[in-house]
Amino acid sequence: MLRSVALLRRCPVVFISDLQPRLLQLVLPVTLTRPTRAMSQNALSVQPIVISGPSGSGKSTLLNKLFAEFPGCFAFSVSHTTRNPRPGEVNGKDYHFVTKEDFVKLVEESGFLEHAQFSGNMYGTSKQSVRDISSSGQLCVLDVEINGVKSIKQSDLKPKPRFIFIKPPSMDELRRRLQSRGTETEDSLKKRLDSTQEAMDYADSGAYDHVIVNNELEVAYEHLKGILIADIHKIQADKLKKGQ
Ligand SMILES: Nc1ncnc2c1ncn2[C@@H]1O[C@H](COP(=O)(O)OP(=O)(O)OP(=O)(O)O)[C@@H](O)[C@H]1O
Repeated sequence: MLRSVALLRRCPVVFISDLQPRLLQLVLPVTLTRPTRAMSQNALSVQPIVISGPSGSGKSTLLNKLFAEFPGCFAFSVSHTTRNPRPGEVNGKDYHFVTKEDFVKLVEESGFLEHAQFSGNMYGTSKQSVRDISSSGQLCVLDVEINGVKSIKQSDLKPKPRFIFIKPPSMDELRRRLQSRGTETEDSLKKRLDSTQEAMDYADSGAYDHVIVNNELEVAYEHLKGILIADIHKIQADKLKKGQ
């Protein structure tokens, strides 16, 4: 019986149409109304969002506005790293601090959505850390650069994330914003601008579900909010139900 129920879930049309009416009565309530394992584990099934865009395009600015307007609805996943904790950093909150051996083991087990090496240390986003946020009833936000986007696209993450690209209005404006942010040296500014064209070309190839041009901040923000508003309402309703 259990086997046939499982088969029915995979190809209901073929099997249901072949069933006798009496058998249908017995089977349908089980197959169509009982939640699947995935549904019961995470009744609130919202898609994680992957935000990407050139450095200085305004990702943090837009996300900060979103987090401020909808507190408790969004969360970044906690990354893994092999670097040592800095004073004040908390394991499991700022990062999952792991040994190189443990990191490599997780890579071999395909546990990462994306991972990369920076100045001798490894960093990665595990699939589990994204699931942890989804099952806590929040929408997981992944702010990643182009290679991260490509890796996540190849992964089997469920539910499939939505990919959003934040596009600067022009290269000149991007340079101006990065300069006025006051965080860059001439050298780091050049590096950031150099990598911009590749990111823009990738976006132009249709890699993203949504492209938001961040010219007027309020307009760009409304665009982002419009994309996410149905999920925000779902999350808020779920919180209300749980009395949070
Ligand atoms: N629409 C906008 N109009 C004018 N300035 C903006 C706008 N959006 C963002 N900025 C400014 O541009 C600068 C870069 O924005 P922000 O730091 O959010 O970019 P980012 O994409 O998060 O960059 P990075 O990837 O380097 O962290 C900031 O100083 C921010 O205040």
